[in-house]
Amino acid sequence: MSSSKLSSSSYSSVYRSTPTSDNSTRLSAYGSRKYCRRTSSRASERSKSSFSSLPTRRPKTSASACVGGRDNHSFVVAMIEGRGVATEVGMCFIDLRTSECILSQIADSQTYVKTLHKLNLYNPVEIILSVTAIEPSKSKLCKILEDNMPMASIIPIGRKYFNDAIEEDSASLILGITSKFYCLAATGAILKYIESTQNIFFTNHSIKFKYQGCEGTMMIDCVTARNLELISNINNPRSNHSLYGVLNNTRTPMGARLLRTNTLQPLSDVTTINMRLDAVEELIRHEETFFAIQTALKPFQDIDHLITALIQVPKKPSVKHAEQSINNVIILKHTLKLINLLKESFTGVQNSLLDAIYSLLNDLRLEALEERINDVINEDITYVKSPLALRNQRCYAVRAGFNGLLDVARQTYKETVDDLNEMIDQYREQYQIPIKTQFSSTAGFYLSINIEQLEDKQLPLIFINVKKKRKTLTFTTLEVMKKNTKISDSLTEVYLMSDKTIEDLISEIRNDISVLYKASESIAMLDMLTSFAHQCTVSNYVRPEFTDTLAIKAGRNPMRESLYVDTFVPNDTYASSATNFQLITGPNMSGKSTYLRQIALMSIMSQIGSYVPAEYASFRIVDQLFTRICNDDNIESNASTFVVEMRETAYILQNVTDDSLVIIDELGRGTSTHDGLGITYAICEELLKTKAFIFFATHFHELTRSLTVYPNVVNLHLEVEIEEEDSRVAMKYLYRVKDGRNDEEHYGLKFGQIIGLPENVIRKATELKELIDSNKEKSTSNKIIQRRKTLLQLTQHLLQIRRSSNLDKEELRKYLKMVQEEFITKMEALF
Ligand SMILES: Nc1ncnc2c1ncn2[C@@H]1O[C@H](COP(=O)(O)OP(=O)(O)OP(=O)(O)O)[C@@H](O)[C@H]1O
Repeated sequence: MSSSKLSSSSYSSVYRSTPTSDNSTRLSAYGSRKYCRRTSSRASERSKSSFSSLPTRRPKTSASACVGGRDNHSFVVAMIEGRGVATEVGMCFIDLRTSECILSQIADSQTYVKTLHKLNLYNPVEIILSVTAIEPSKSKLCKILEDNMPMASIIPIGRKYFNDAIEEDSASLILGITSKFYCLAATGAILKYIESTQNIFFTNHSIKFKYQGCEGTMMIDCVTARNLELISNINNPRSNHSLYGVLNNTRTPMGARLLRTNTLQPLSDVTTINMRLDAVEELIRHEETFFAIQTALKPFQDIDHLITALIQVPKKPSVKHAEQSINNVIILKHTLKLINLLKESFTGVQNSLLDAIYSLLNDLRLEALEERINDVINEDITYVKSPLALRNQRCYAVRAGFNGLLDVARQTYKETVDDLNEMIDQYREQYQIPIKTQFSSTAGFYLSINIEQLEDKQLPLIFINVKKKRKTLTFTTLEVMKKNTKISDSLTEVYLMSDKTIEDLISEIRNDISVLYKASESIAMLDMLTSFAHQCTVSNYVRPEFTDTLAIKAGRNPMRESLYVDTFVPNDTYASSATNFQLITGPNMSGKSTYLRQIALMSIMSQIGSYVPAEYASFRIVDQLFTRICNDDNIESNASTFVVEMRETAYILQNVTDDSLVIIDELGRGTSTHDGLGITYAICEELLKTKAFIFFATHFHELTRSLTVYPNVVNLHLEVEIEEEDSRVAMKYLYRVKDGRNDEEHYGLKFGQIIGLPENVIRKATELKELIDSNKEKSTSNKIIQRRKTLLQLTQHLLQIRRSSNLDKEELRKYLKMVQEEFITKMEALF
């Protein structure tokens, strides 16, 4: 963003520079703070040069029409979607009257339901899209926008304006969304668009930015997703030891994608969550149906991928595209057959969500689609994995009779393949070696032999391009190569002649593409629910409830449990609005982090619709999940531990709500102990103003005493047993969460002894600790003496006042006030 900096705290001031009805029409409600009027011609020069590629097409309702409040709709939005099959849409809405920017990034389904819902909330007059979403062919998103947002004008602008260049000192609010590339890219584009077309200039630190997740979902910022290892493992990105990895028992790519999206964006609507849980329960109860569905799901190809391929129209026809189109139709035919088999597996289940899935799969339009495909494609054609078999399927896909020349080309193909096989038989006979025929989609036919079968004989010279692959020799002959070329030529003819018929069929399929989207979404949902049911049966999970309290009996950390099945120690958790702040202490390695993460992970699981690892679990719906967990290896941010800590905490304090869940695993470590303690205490007090459930692990034992003045603070600790014999110390970790604070506060020294720090170091450390303790005591007793003195002084003052009868009422009042203020200041300094 060239002239705009993202700022969470400052407000906008947006001014027109070119004369309009009012030269200085202020667009912002917050503009009085600071503003900038661009009077020079630089503004228009810059916008001209940077937007030379903007379209000249005028919108139906220009943004300028609503500027100044002449129209109720004052929103303009820029949108961009991610590449690939997974649908990730980034949006930035700007309210032209207040200059408030609302950023949103949504992981959506193929029908863009959530994106449309968001758009309907703001009802923008203009939708800015990248020109690549419109030309050469309209993207799925563009078509859906045209159909569903008829009142909005779609404005294409160059793809290059969608970039996420954010200046370095971006505020803490941005911390949570730095990896949300698409919404930041949309922000960059919309600001440049408005600057250029409206000739409006946004000053630095002047726009109010707000990030809004998707309605009806729990907001999880990217730092939290990373800290909790929701999708990938921090230490080993290749390992699938993450929450997603643990829960993923899906059988289809669509199911896996849906699970991934849900893990990052769980639901917050209890009715929908309960519907999912009912379905999972039904699947667990009907084991046979569950296994039948799981088996029926396995052979599905990626339907979303298929749909994307089906709706793409090539710029120019080509053999490659013709070949791919036949493939797509074969896969679609196969998919429709699999959907029928899947429907048959729905026996005996009675559940509203499963019924809804069934009826989407039972759509008559799917049957009609199948019939239409069968009119064109041979009945026995099906999808096969082997490249040679699939090539044959493609060749014979279109029924005979559509094109007379097609049958001739197929005959040529068949004869050439037969000739080639005959020729290879002759090689075997002539050279008396057991040659095998091989095929690869790139090289075509070639030959091979196991080296041992050559029996020390030399390979005859007719065989060329000899390569050795372990114990096998691969080779070919000139004749084989010639035949390959001939086969390839006849196949090209077959593909081109099939193309017209296939393209006609595909354009008919496109008319009913929505039914395929829905089928794909239902299969994804069914797959995810079956995956939850599977996980539940193999891991002994329980169905969660949703109430006002967080109550977990014998909860386990789903990720740790998967590694330490037998040894994991379960723990209870209880939090309500009367005990919403829980301080957790315990020595290093006692299990604090594991316990904190367990609470967050189980909350996420419950809101996806999964069962949870516990004996009983009740959750309060979480609208936002925040974590502050130490990751000393935060190299990316290039910031010190303390800076990262403070930035993350500021983000939490700015965004926490009464329904949030906050997990803080140590704070105030990156600075001096006193500063750290002070800051941590102040942060705790700030958090205590909310009703959010807060779980706070700390090594500052002072907090366990000072914060107990708040009735809603609960102290918990992780139990350990210390055995001391002679000079040997042993610590036994029990991993049990107990009420209250722990009596032993100097675990650090004990820990040092256990892990073998030299004896003299331990001795010195103990001496120093005792010295600091005694100094502390001294300064405490000094303060007590001082406080007494101040009290005595106050008594003397008051006695003096009583004795002096010459003061009038007003003078007495003033004097008393002065004494009072002085007393308060002195006493405050002594606490
Ligand atoms: N409930 C449990 N049951 C069994 N093992 C556990 C349990 N909780 C933790 N552990 C084990 O203890 C190890 C340390 O746990 P964790 O990192 O949570 O401790 P910690 O108190 O946060 O440590 P530190 O204060 O040093 O960060 C884990 O790697 C795990 O193997």
